Amino acid sequence: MTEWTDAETFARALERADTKEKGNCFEDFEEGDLLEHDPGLTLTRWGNESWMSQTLNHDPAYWRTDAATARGFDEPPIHPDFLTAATLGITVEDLSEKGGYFLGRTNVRFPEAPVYPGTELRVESEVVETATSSSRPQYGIVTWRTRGLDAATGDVLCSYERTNMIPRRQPVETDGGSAGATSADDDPDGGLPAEFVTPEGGYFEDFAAALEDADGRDAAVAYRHERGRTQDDVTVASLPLATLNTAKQHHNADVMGDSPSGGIVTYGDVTRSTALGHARSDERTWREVGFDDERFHTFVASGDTVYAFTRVLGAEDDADSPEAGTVRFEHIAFNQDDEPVYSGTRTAEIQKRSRN
Ligand SMILES: CC(C)(COP(=O)(O)OP(=O)(O)OC[C@H]1O[C@@H](n2cnc3c(N)ncnc32)[C@H](O)[C@@H]1OP(=O)(O)O)[C@@H](O)C(=O)NCCC(=O)NCCSC(=O)C[C@](C)(O)C(=O)O
Repeated sequence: MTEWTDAETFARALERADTKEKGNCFEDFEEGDLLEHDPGLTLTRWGNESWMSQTLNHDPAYWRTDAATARGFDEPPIHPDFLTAATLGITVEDLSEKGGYFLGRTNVRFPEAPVYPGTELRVESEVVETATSSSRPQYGIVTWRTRGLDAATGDVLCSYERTNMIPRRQPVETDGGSAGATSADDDPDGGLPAEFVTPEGGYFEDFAAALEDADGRDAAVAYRHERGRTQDDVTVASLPLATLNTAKQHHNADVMGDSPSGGIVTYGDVTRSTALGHARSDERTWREVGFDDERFHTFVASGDTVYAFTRVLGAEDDADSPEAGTVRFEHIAFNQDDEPVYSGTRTAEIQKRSRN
C-alpha cells in the first residue's frame, strides 16, 4: 500500500477527497416535515448539577431533598433550563449543525409535573416555516416546533418554537434587507421612564408592591443583578457538548476562526441560563411556567462576562399553587460593554412571603 502520510502527499489527498458533510442546508427543510432526532439523552443528576452550577442556578429545591419535598417534589428534579438546553442540544445534528445563527425562540413551555433524574429524553421537531432572509442571501430562515418527550411514556416534558438562520446551498437574489431601519424615537432617553423602582425582596408580594408603587407614575420596576459570569472553556464548549449539541460554533475553533464571530461562541442556552441564574438569585422562584420572545442579539465568546437586567411586567395572584403568585418578567442578558446579548419574557410562579 502506498504511504500517504508524508505532509505533501496527504495535503494533496485532502484536496482531492470529498467531505462527508454533516447537517442540513436550508433547501433540505420543507414546511410540515417531521424529524425524529436520533440522539437521546438520559437526564442525569450529574448533567443537571453541572449545568446548574456553571450557570449559577442555586435554587435549593434542585439541590437538596428537604427543599425539594417542601416544594412538593419527590426528590431534586431536573431544572427546566437544563431540560430546555438538552432538548435543543439533541436537535442540532439535524436542524442547525450546518451553522447559522440561533435567532430566537418562543412559546417555551413545561407541563406542571416535575422531571426526575433518570428520565430518558426523546426529541422530535416539525418544520413550521421557511423564509428567505432579505439581508443575507447565503442564508434562509427556518422555524421548527420541537418537543422533548419522556421516551418511556411519551409525555411531553418541554416544547418550544425556535428560529435559526441556516446556510443555503445556493445564495438567492434579495432586496438587500432593510438596512438603516428604525431608530424609533426622537426621545434621547429612548423612551425610558423617569424612575426605576427596585422590589424590596424576592417574594411575590415584593414584586406586586413594587408594581403598585410604579403604577400611575412615570416609573418602571427594573433593576440589575450584581453577579457576572465570565465565559470559559467549560461554559463555551463543555456545557453544549454535554447536551449533545454538535454546533461547530461552540467547539471547533479552527472552522470558527473564519466566521463573523472570529472564534467559538457560547451556546445561546448557556448565556440565557446564566442570566436567569443571576435573576433567580434575587427572587424566590417557585416554578418556571414558560418563556416567550427570546432573542439573541450578539455573540458571547470566551472571556466575555454575562450580566443580567430584569424588568417586572406584571404580577397576578393566580398561580396553581396557593404558596405562590405569578410574575411576568423581561430579562436582558448583557456583556461587559453593556451590550444586550439576550432578551426574553418569562412567566414564573414566585413564592409568597405569607408562606413563612
Ligand atoms: C443574528 C445576527 C447576526 C443578526 O443581526 P442583525 O442585526 O443583522 O439582525 P436582524 O436584522 O435583527 O435579523 C436578521 C434577519 O433575521 C430575522 N430574525 C431575527 N430574529 C428573528 C426571530 N426571532 N424570528 C424570525 N426571524 C428573525 C430578521 O427578520 C432578519 O431577516 P431579514 O434577513 O429578512 O432582514 C445577530 O443578531 C447576532 O449575531 N446574534 C447572535 C446570535 C447568537 O449568538 N446566537 C446564540 C449562539 S449560536 C447557538 O447557540 C447555536 C445553536 C443553538 O447551538 C444552534 O442553533 O445550533
